[in-house]
Amino acid sequence: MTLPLRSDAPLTPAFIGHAATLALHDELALTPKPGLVTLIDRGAHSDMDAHTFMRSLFALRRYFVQIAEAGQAGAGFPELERLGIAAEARMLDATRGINTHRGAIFMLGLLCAAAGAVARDRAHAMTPSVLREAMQVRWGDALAQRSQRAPILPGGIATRRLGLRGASEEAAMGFPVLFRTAVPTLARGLARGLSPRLARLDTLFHVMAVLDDSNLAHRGGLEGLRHAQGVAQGYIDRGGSAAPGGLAAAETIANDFVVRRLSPGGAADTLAAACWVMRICGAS
Ligand SMILES: CC(C)(COP(=O)(O)OP(=O)(O)OC[C@H]1O[C@@H](n2cnc3c(N)ncnc32)[C@H](O[C@H]2O[C@H](COP(=O)(O)OP(=O)(O)OP(=O)(O)O)[C@@H](O)[C@H]2O)[C@@H]1O)[C@@H](O)C(=O)NCCC(=O)NCCS
Ligand SMILES: Nc1ncnc2[nH]cnc12
Repeated sequence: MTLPLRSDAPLTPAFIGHAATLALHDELALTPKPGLVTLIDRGAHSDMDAHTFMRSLFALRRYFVQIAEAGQAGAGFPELERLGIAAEARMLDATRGINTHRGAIFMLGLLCAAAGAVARDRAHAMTPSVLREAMQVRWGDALAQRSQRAPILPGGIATRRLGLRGASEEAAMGFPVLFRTAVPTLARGLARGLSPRLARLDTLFHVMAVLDDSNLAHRGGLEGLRHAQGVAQGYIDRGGSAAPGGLAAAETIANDFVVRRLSPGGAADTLAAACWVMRICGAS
């Protein structure tokens, strides 16, 4: 898929990194969202709200620029990982120990590094497929090796136990859900004239329907994950956000997720990453 290159976009590490912060804000500001924190509610979370996310975003804003700079400078995987681990520590410091953006630090961090590398080469326009290839060519082997390590966090442990594909495996495969589902859905929605809000909501549901989200697996087991995937597919089958009553149906689903304590944190990160791709490769 080819998206138009922004003619006015200065593809510097600063631009790439700031686009990541803005994309995370795009995701946070979207409402209604099933089980996830928004600017006006906590979803299924008792320990965090929009303030927690804003503090985390503030703490991470330099990281996304730094990792784009590292990609531009030709850094190897250990350097990216070092930056990611330091950013995680800053996030936990800013949120007093609450995990707001661990997945985004990993996923958007890698993508910013890939964008930095593409911008340096200047051989290609910045498109989703060029970005994906840049990531796989440079760090694919390291990501594949990394995905073999034993997980130590609850989400990763749950996905491994259930034989699912967690964040590490998605990365090792070049983020197929991001590039084959999220970006095309968001681009199509905007191209057919949906508002950014409705296009993002549809994208979130499309991602939820197919992603092995480790947060859902950790909190709700396989049953919770399959419930969320089925509900998301049903929403899409009924016409999504632009169907009559589409927003009201999304609110009903949001309430159901709160009752069940389900939160699709991995799908939220994938939506943010798709918003970032649109900001980098096309109109936001
Ligand atoms: C590689 C790591 C990211 C850890 O890997 P692990 O194997 O443990 O991976 P996962 O648990 O599968 O995923 C980690 C986070 O990624 C998001 N995510 C979940 N599923 C997927 C998926 N299928 N594909 C992509 N991304 C996915 C998710 O993050 C989001 O949810 C978090 C909020 O969750 P919350 O509900 O609060 O849950 P908990 O904190 O577990 O608490 P409870 O309240 O439920 O008890 C939030 O972080 C979102 O971002 C997964 O959590 C990694 O940790 C690592 O190695 N990091 C350092 C290296 C690095 O960052 N490098 C960067 C450049 S290389
Ligand atoms: N808005 C959100 N609420 C809860 N967890 C998340 N992980 C990423 N974005 C999130």
